[in-house]
Amino acid sequence: MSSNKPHLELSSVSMQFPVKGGVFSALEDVNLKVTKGEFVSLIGHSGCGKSTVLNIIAGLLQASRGGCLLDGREVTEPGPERAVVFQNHSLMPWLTAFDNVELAVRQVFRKSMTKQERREWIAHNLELVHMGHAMDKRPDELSGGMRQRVGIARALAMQPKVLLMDEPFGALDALTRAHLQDSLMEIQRELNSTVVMITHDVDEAVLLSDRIVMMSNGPSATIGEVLPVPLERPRDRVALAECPDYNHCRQSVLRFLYEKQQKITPMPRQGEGQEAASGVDKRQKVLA
Ligand SMILES: Nc1ncnc2c1ncn2[C@@H]1O[C@H](COP(=O)(O)OP(=O)(O)OP(=O)(O)O)[C@@H](O)[C@H]1O
Repeated sequence: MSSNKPHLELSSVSMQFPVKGGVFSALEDVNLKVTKGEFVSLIGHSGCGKSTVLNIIAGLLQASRGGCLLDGREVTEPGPERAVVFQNHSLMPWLTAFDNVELAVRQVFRKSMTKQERREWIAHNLELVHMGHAMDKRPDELSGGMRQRVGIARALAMQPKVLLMDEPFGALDALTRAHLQDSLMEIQRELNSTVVMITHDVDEAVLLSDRIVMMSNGPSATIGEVLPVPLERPRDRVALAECPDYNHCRQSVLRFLYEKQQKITPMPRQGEGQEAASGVDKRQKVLA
């Protein structure tokens, strides 16, 4: 369970990207505090800036204004204390599952663990995601869900302070996705991990999160609303389907996304093609 101590903090974060003929304001004044052990989801329409927020926390992008603090220290570059799991597994295709995890483990624990300790630690993390039986297989010998499990094992094996997940289950079929969501809830409960996860899936957000951070549409996107999810853990997806609190949370997110923040797409000028539609065009239409 989470404590009240601030752990990860985004303060007054703005992000501007240089584009042809000027700058594009992707984020404006994003403020967020995440406590240790908390599971936070970021949700919002495509292009609103979720990955930009995650990349700033990961240290892959530097905010134009404001910044990110982890345990009071400013994040200025990527580091193993902030492991990222992407939508596509990003495993080395020529290495086995074991060796893929080993690569990350060696980077972090080369000095503090013996070779034998590292072997046991790698096996333990692969067991956590139920991949102990396939440690010696290469990515092309694994299913999509199994590859994603290895990616999660690799991230967990680095013992990160924060686990950052960018639509980790987005490319998986519904059943595999459900199995992995259950595994993630189990692991998070066991390790008390702090997780920031991007998702487009409202049910996934409600099932997994302690809080759901809903982002407004860009340009100059920011946090629109933050919804606490007051559901007891462990959570059971079947039982939750009939739970009034679960359905209330679902409806709040759906209302935000489809009533308060309808998806807007730029409207091309008369006589111009698709390329005229830029994210900074003021004339926009709301999709019905
Ligand atoms: N390097 C860049 N240069 C210019 N514009 C960028 C750059 N990176 C992102 N953007 C713009 O910033 C906005 C936010 O992008 P971002 O990828 O963070 O959105 P997102 O919410 O993660 O989208 P999706 O859900 O589709 O993955 C978009 O309008 C995007 O076009």
